[in-house]
Amino acid sequence: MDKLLIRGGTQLKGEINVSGAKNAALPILFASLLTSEPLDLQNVPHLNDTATALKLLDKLGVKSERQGHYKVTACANQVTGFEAPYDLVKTMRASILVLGPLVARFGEAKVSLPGGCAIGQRPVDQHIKGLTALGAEIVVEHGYIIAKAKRLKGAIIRTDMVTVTGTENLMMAAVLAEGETILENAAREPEVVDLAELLIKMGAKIKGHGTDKIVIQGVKSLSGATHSVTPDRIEAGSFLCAVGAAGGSIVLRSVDPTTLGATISKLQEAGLDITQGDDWIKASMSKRPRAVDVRTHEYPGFATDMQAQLMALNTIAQGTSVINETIFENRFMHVQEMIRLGANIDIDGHTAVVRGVQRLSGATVMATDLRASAGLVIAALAAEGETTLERIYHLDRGYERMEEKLRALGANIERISSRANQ
Ligand SMILES: CC(=O)N[C@H]1[C@@H](OP(=O)(O)OP(=O)(O)OC[C@H]2O[C@@H](n3ccc(=O)[nH]c3=O)[C@H](O)[C@@H]2O)O[C@H](CO)[C@@H](O)[C@@H]1O
Ligand SMILES: C=C(OP(=O)(O)O)C(=O)O
Repeated sequence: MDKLLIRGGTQLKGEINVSGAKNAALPILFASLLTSEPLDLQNVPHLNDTATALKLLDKLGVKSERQGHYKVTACANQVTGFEAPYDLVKTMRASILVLGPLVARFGEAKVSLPGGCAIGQRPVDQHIKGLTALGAEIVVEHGYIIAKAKRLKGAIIRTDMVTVTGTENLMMAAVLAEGETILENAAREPEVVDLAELLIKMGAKIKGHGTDKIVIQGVKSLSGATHSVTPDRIEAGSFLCAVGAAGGSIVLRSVDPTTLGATISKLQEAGLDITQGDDWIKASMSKRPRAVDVRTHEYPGFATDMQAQLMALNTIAQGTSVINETIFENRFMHVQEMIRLGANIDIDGHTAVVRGVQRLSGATVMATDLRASAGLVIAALAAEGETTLERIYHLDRGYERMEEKLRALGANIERISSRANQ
């Protein structure tokens, strides 16, 4: 298994491009199942998760091709399978997003239940509840969700909580349903909006995306389209936390600052000097950060996917911060590892109290999930001495060439490939 070796204490300086958003690229790739015509997609990040999505699509008979670095064409004109097997769903939960499109277009789908994961239980009951309301007959047996339907029928669906992939799955199902669907309590995340914009280009009739009430008039069929995936606000936010913790001055290009409001505001509170244009952000930090309290929330609140990275900044801040995780019940797995680097953190249920220390010191730590890994990289960049980060396959799921981008900013970081040791 690959590892990262990070020698901390170097300030970051320079410019990098932000990649396309993982959490937008995944539903958008699966939207290819909704039409027999090709989707031409740009700004699709090279990640293990996007590779898994293409593998799953291939298993279903969708032909795809990467052209150049970021362009993917996917064509579902000969779909031959309707099953997302356990081995793929367990490596990537977003595989559940084939459920809506398959039932809507082919009237049939069999998708493995994802099961729990490091950050929480993460059930998919709302996806099932919504599809049932649209008229699908669903049974859950032998670890699989098996759904069948003739043509789905529009309905009013109010999810019990705000769910991002739940909203996406139901929106993809409703675009081909007969009549009107109203999704209440819908997720407002920019990735949901990006998917809706692609679907509209394909001929879907959607209004209200970006609000908590999405109204969809079903159509009989959808066509191909060309679309560029929205920039990754979580990758951008992670690099902003990195410069906040390590110090220095960086410019992020190909980014959408309007999607980063809550993160930018917290980082300014921590002392970063941030300026922005239409598609760039400049961030500088020349002092020790100030501790900032944060409570994770659905968009436009502070993203749970940024919690570990902001915690890394708080570990070396002046003062004490209180971090409340409200979305996932077990998203503090990085705390024990940050403590190994010298952080002073106490957890009580969903709350972490971080007492800022003057310095962290490098150690061997283990990544436990995607954003925990990013948080540990940031803490290691700020630490004195050498940190080895193990199990970085989590990081490779969702960050494109993170170590290369950090090296371009002057960080002392290298990948130790397990292949080199064989
Ligand atoms: C691929 C993708 O886009 N992943 C993102 C998506 O995950 P994902 O879409 O899986 O997360 P949800 O928004 O669905 O989860 C929000 C909360 O609702 C609960 N829930 C959700 C669905 C359901 O049927 N039943 C239920 O109880 C979850 O356990 C969680 O506590 O949104 C999360 C919250 O912003 C992010 O952390 C993930 O990065
Ligand atoms: C939790 C995340 O992803 P996923 O929903 O794919 O597990 C994430 O992107 O931080």
